[in-house]
Amino acid sequence: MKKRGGRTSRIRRRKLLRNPESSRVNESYKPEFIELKKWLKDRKFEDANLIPARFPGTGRGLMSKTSLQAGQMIISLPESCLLTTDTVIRSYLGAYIAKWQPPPSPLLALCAFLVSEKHAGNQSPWKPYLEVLPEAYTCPVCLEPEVVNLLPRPLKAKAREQRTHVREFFTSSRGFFSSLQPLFSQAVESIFSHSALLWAWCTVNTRAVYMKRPPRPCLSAEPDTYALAPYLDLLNHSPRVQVKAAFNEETRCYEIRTATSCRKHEEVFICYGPHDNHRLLLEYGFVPVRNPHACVYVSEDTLVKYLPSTDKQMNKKISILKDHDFIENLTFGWDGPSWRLLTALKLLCLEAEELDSGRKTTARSQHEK
Ligand SMILES: C[S@@+](CC[C@H](N)C(=O)[O-])C[C@H]1O[C@@H](n2cnc3c(N)ncnc32)[C@H](O)[C@@H]1O
Repeated sequence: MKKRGGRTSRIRRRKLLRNPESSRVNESYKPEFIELKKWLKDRKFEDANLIPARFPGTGRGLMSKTSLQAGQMIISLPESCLLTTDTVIRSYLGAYIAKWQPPPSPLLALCAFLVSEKHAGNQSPWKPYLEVLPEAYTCPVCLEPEVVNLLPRPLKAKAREQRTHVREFFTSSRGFFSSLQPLFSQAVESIFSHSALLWAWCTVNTRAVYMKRPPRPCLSAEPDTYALAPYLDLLNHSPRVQVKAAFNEETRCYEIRTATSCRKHEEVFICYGPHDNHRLLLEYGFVPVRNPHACVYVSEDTLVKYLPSTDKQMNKKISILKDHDFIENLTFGWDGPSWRLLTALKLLCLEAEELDSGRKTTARSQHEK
C-alpha cells in the first residue's frame, strides 16, 4: 500500500485548504452536459451565471461563473424546458390517461412518462435531460432493509412507511400500466417494474420544483404541483441561503433570485425549505453539515423510560397525548426542547389530581397553536 502523509501530500493538502477553488471540478466539458446545453439552447435557454461542477461534500451541483449579488436572478428557465403534467397530457400518454378510470394522479402521470421516456432511450426527445439524472437514489426507500434497520427509531418507522407507500403506489398503478400495452412491443410489466417506478418516484420527489397547475378532469383531484426543471435541478440545498423561486406568469419562465450573495467560482445553493435532517434524509436522501434546523426526535418509549415507573396514570396520560396528536414529532433542537415536547412533558409530569385540568390545558394549547 502507498504510504500517505508524506511531504508532497502535506503540501498538496495545504494548497487545497488555502485555495478551495482547486477542489471543485468543472464538469461542463462532459458530453452529457454539452448535450444538455444544446437541448436547452434549442428551447431558448442560455445560461450566463452557472457551470455544472463537482464539489467536496455536496457532490454534483452548479458553480457561479461570476460573483452574484443579493437580489440577482440566478436562473430563468423557459416553460418549454419544464416537464409537467401538461407535457404528459400532450404526449402519446394523453389519450390513455384520459381513458383510464379512476383518473390517474398527477404524480402517476409524471412517473409513467419518465419511465416510458427512459425506456425509449435514443428515441426520446428528453434524452439529454434523462442522461444527467441519477441512475440511483439514496433516499431510505431505496436502502436495503438491513441498512434502514440501523437508522434511529423514529426515522426507521418513517422510512418503512415510505417503503410501504411506494409499494402501494406501484400495486395500485399496475392496471393503468397494463392499459399502456398497445404503445409498447415489450411486455409492460418489464418496463413499468417496481424498480423503474421507484426510480421515477425518487426523481420527482427529490428534484421537482413547486408549480401549481389547475385541476384537470383527466387527472385525479390530488394537488398537481410538480415540475421537473432540467439544469435548474442541479442546484443543491443549503439551509443558510435564501432564495425567491416561482413561475413568472409574465415571462413564462421559472425564475430563481438569490437573496444571498455568492462569490465567483463558489457553489450556488438554493434552500429546499427549513427542513430538519430527518426530513432531508427521507425526502432527498442526504444530510447537510451544520443544519440549524437539525433536531433529535424523542420517541414514546424514551419519554416513558425516563419518567417515574410508579406513575399509575402513565397509560392514561399517553392516551391523552395520542388523542391530541402529541406523541409524534417531539423534538430537541439547538435551542432546547420544542414547544410540543415541553407540552407533552408537562402533561406527563402532572399529579393525578392535576390531570383533568392538564387535559384541558393540552386541548387549549393545541387550539391556540
Ligand atoms: C435537486 S437535486 C440537486 C442536484 C444533484 N446533486 C445532482 O447531482 O443531480 C437534489 C439532490 O442533490 C443532493 N443534494 C442536494 N443538496 C445537497 C447537500 N447540501 N449535500 C449533499 N447532497 C445534496 C441530494 O442527493 C438531493 O436528493
